[in-house]
Amino acid sequence: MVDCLNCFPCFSSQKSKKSNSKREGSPAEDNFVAKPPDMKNKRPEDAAAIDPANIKAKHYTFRELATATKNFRQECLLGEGGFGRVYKGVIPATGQTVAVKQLDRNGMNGNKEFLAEVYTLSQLNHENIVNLVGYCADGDQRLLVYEFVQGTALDKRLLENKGDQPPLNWYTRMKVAASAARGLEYLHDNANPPIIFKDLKPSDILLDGDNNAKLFGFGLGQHGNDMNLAPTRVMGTYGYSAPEYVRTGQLTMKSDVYSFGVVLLELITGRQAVDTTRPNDEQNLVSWAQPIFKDPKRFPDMADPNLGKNFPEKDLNQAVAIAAMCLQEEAEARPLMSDVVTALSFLSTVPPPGAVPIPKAPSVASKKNSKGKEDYSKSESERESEGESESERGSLSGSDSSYQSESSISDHKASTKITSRKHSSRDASKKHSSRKHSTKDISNKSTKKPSLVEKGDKKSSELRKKSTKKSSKASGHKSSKKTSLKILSQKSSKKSEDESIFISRNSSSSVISADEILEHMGSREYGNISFGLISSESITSNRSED
Ligand SMILES: Nc1ncnc2c1ncn2[C@@H]1O[C@H](COP(=O)(O)OP(=O)(O)OP(=O)(O)O)[C@@H](O)[C@H]1O
Repeated sequence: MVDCLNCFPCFSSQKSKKSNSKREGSPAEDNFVAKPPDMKNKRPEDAAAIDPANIKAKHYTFRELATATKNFRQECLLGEGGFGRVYKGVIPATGQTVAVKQLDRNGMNGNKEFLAEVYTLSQLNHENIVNLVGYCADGDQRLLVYEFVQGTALDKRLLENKGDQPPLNWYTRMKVAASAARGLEYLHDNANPPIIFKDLKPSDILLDGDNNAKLFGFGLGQHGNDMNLAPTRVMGTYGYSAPEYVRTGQLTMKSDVYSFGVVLLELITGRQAVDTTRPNDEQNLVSWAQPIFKDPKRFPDMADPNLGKNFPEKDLNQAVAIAAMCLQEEAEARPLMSDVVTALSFLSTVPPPGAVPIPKAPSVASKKNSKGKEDYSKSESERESEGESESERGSLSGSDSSYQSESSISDHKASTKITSRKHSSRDASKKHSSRKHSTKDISNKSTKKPSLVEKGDKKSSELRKKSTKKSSKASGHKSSKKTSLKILSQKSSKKSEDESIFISRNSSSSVISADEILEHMGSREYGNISFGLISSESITSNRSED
């Protein structure tokens, strides 16, 4: 287990100003003193040792930020969160537009802890998080300066859409999910020490003009600078917090995976995590969804009516399956964000314009696997007998033309379909390079060597390039040539490279299929849900092929 970033201990704000007032924190929870977080990845820099000269983010004077925000004028106010107000500003010297968060002064303890957190946050840089660009620690003023994101928060776009924009289409929703997952994965796998978002919800996800998600609001919220200090209060948001966090106050990366699962479910269903306007048994989204997870025939009923059935049913089944895995009661049984990213990257790939429409795939039948667990997937032979190919993944439950029109009313213009696929490939390559980073990080803790990963990555990226060019020709065509993409297993940090799991995939596909990822997740025995498609023999034979 990793520790979390005990951020901004100097601010004991209780996030009380949050407008939706959905905070958990019953008196019982308030009194709860959680177990101390694991100390394994103790913050490398002691707060006392932070030299402002080592902080990458720029130091601004209060005067500079006051000028930038027109003296924190109301017209510049972007919003108010639990830790203070956020203003839009323009840095006079550079003309850069920024978002300035003026932290509440309640409970401020001092400068060192603030600088330590700024130091950690300023090391981060990723396209799917809102990056910190500067800070101010003048007198008793503490301000954080972020890149400004022109766009809308996901809660507003998805759940409070006033009808002035068309509803988000299926692929855009998957793109939002995949990019948010990438941001979270970055915080988990690349930040040092790993950062637990703690309280992910749609209002923490900003969508830029291309509907790329950017996470913000992390790095704030726990008391106690010393990692030995326990969080004193559960501060999650009702409907999004993992059950173990509510019970014990213990935060892990798996609590983030749970919150992400709720967000994914919101994207699929268009329902809010908590909606008191619905009948009693539908007010809590996860409680409403849990029984449906066990009955895949009902998955299509979960889809947001605003989607108008314009989604590939198979993709919907897979997206629901991913959400179900993220939402498992047992934290250990939830997948890693890196696996979620891989699966969602596939689902967010818009099929090429020439893709042949394939008749609606039959619903996935529920069955029990060998362990007597629910198995939502079809066996390989079933799939083959149904003639499924990689290209079918992109087919919609309706006709191709319905996809076209759906796409054209949406923020995806027709011409962006191919670009989007390219983007996806590019994202996937980035993903792989970031995976390399992860591997490197992991290798510090284990005997893992990166060579085979790199080999696999090279192969995959060549294949992706070929497949992008050939995508329209390749649809429906199955190559017998197999390659392998190595997915770092959850246990890989403990195992040697030879024991890592390889998953076979068709060389004509540009990315590994979500089924395969689900299978991979299932192969790791993620809790009560199994999505087995590939036999253990096929995994073994592909290991030997490589
Ligand atoms: N970098 C940014 N670019 C553009 N808008 C931003 C940026 N950061 C924050 N905002 C806007 O400011 C509002 C307030 O942000 P803040 O982080 O304080 O709120 P929050 O996430 O709603 O609260 P909290 O996470 O503390 O409960 C957000 O709803 C968002 O619309």
